[in-house]
Amino acid sequence: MASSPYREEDSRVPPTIDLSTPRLSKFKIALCQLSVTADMERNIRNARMAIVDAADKGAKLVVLPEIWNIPYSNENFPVYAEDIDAGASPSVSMLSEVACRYNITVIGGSIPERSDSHIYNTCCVFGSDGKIIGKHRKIHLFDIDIPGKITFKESDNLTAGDNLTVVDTDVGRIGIGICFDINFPELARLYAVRGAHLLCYPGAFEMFTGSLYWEILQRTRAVDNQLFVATCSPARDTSSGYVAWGHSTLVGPFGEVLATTEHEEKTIMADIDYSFIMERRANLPLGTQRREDIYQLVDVQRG
Ligand SMILES: NC(=O)CCC(=O)C(=O)O
Repeated sequence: MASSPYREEDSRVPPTIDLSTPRLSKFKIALCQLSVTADMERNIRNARMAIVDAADKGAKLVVLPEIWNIPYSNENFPVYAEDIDAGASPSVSMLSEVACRYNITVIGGSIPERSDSHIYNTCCVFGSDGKIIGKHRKIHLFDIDIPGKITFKESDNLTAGDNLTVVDTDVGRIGIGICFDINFPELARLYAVRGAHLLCYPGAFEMFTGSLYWEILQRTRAVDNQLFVATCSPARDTSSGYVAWGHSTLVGPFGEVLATTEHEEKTIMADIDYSFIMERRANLPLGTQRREDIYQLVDVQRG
């Protein structure tokens, strides 16, 4: 009989998920694919209306896009960056108020954040009491140069964050990435190992890479880690300097697209049931089949 490649002392437990901790393990999610204009106050009002509408329709988790309060551009980041820690952000105040009033969890997309002499691309997570319970500064800045297609360098104006962000909310343990962060499977894997049920990526993928692999990346992150993945993009504005692909999507733990849309402004509502994670991991136990005797991923910040 061939000997098993697994040794008793190996600790290749699957990334465990705990269905008893979240207040809700079955709930409605809303992905608000918003139009973004040059008028920041209008964008804040519009986002609030979309969130209220989603909450009225039963959403317990609402996700906004990357850079939803101003058009995404290197010129705009320093002009409109808000100091979140000083409590001087109208965008954050609105999100906090609406999360509390409607008793919902909000993944607040991202906004340019000023902190000391730095500007970050930052996503705040709001608990149902309106408090900020997580803050993710985009870890991987989007620097791309495909001549004739797209050239963009976030690092001209933005500073990269240094921390992984996994947040325990009423609607589960959620790992946060922002757009380009989705290109890095290691980040998603570490979130899964830390017990995330859902990965949320506010994103504004551009047209060329968006058409090629925005959906592939979402489905791959979900399949690799056997969990839910949600993305939320701004609506497409072809008159803007940076044109977003759109196609906000919810993917299930077998890589199945559960809900998606095209590129217009729209809120996608869908159901999440975390028991599917357990079912899929029982069907196909990638966790115990993993060969950590020949490869391993190190969570540097945890040791
Ligand atoms: N805003 C972004 O990070 C865009 C990422 C993107 O388009 C990609 O190809 O990656």
